[in-house]
Amino acid sequence: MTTLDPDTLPSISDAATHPIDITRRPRHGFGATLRSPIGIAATVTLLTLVFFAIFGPVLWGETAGQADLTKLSAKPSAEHLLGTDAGGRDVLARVLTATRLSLTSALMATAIAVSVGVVAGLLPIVAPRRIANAVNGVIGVALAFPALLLAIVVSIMFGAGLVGVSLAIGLAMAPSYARLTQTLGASVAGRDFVAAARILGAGRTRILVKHILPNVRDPLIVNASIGAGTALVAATGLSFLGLGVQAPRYDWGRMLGESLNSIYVNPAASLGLCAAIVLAGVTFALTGEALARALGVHRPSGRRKRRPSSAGSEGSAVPQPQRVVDDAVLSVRGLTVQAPQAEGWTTLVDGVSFDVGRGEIVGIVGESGSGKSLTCMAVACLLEQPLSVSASSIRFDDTELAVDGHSGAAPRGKEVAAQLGTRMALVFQDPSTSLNPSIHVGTQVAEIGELHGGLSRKEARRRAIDRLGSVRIPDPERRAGQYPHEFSGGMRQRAMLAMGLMGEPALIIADEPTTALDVTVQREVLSLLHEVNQERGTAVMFVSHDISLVSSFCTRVLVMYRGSLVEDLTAADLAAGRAQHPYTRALAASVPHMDSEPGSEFATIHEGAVFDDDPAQGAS
Ligand SMILES: Nc1ncnc2c1ncn2[C@@H]1O[C@H](COP(=O)(O)OP(=O)(O)OP(=O)(O)O)[C@@H](O)[C@H]1O
Repeated sequence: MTTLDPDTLPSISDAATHPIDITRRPRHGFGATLRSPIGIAATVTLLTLVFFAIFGPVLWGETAGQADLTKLSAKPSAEHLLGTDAGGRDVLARVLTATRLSLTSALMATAIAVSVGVVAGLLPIVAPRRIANAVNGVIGVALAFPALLLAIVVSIMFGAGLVGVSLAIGLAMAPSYARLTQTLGASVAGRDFVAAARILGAGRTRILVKHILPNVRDPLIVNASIGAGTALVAATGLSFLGLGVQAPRYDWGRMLGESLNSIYVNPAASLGLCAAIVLAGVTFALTGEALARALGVHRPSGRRKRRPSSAGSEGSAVPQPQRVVDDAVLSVRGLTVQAPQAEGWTTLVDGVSFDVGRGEIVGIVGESGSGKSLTCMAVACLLEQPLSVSASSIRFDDTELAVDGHSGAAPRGKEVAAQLGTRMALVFQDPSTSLNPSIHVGTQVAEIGELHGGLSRKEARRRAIDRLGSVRIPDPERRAGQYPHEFSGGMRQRAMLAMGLMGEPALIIADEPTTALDVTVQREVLSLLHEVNQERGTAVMFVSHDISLVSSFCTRVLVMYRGSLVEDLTAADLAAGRAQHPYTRALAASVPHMDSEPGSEFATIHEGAVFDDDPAQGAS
């Protein structure tokens, strides 16, 4: 029997761990995918493979069985395109005939792997804790065990043959599908709609069937499709070793093992078999890619949708803001953020232009979804593909951040990265997700000092403790050694601010920093921001839904509506009811007052009234 180094065999342990991000991307649908190049390639190759699997044994089975003892291991000829094997049989006919058995073992193995993996992966969600722990333990141990060895052991246990090899590979691949299912399931289980279902009293099984399974299904289908290619290669490997289908049946693996004996006499036979295996593998990969595209499951690929033309394209006039500030720390011109859709691009932020003066506190208000956060993230160069960010100019602290009219998280020079790291600080809305839960707060705060401040680890830690103290975190030395979960929400926000203060920030972007906090803590965070602004002259961009808070805390207010900046006015004008734009007036009028009649309805902004001539109609 041919011997083979197991290390050279394909790895089946990671069959289900292809780099699939479960984040949803736009679904292209099956129709559009079938018309795309990848859809066409997948369809053609898959149909070809299916044709040979179904009709191969019927059309070429007889020829494949006929032995010509005068032509043993013959080279390719017009009669035998890939030559003959050691028994004088036509290699091409046998390759085509073997398609059915080779694919059958790969598909059976994949079906076993996915079924066992999904059940094992989801069981811990519904089973009692002890069983769940036991299942998790078994999955962990199985994952740690070399998958190929597991497959060989299982195939010896079940005996050589089609069923044995399928079971062996299926069971060897199952742990990775179980882990994938667990990961996907856990990410769904943490979402708000599952929490809402729990609150409504839905049982575990119902949550599993109704909420979790439908959300993990598509990535699993895509993974299974690609994993089938790995199963095929693994089944071929086991057959090659003599553990797969037995004579008189044959598959590509067995044939490959036999052809090696005459590889110097007729190399075409081995090459033909390898080509068949590679083509089948590529077919599964293409099918997976096409399914990912159709179902909207993200698989990183080299090709990206062509970005829409930049805002800074030649000939277009530079858009001017409603108010130009002389000494601006931030000047944004024509900022546009777009997201890809199945058909074209949708504009989420539409040509926004504004200035933030040095030391100024500028508020951004607008209803949910108006583009406030995207504007801030774009300014901080934090938006990533597939979003497209373009701008004529984003000038921060005398550095141009828009390159060739485009901005975003594109790799940029070290200097610009250091500039952003030390001169711009960010405080996000949700204090529970802003800090890495597995790293001490002090280490996280200190990191920026080491990274961009050129400080040693010790110096950075000392400065981090100092900054934690300066944002009024009591006992900062002890607190620096704690994890984020040991901090309250307000303390986490202050730690974020301390992180920003490790450098000398010229601008703090605070995106709804107080929304998740109670009123008292809210006041503390605001007074801290105010203090930093007053003492260090740091400008603040303060995002909020709360128009009354913004008019009291900020000096100037930018009003956003459906991705556009509709008004730029002073906080004093806003507070005194001197807003010009109907939407701003409607927004101001929708704020409930203490002197409102008890029992009266809250004012709401209704769609059509926003651009009416009569501002009084804006709020009703
Ligand atoms: N990564 C993304 N891909 C596609 N669309 C997005 C993305 N991020 C945000 N959006 C959409 O862009 C619009 C603006 O989002 P943004 O988060 O800026 O709103 P917002 O004004 O900050 O709202 P909120 O006050 O609720 O946080 C929304 O319709 C949102 O659904």
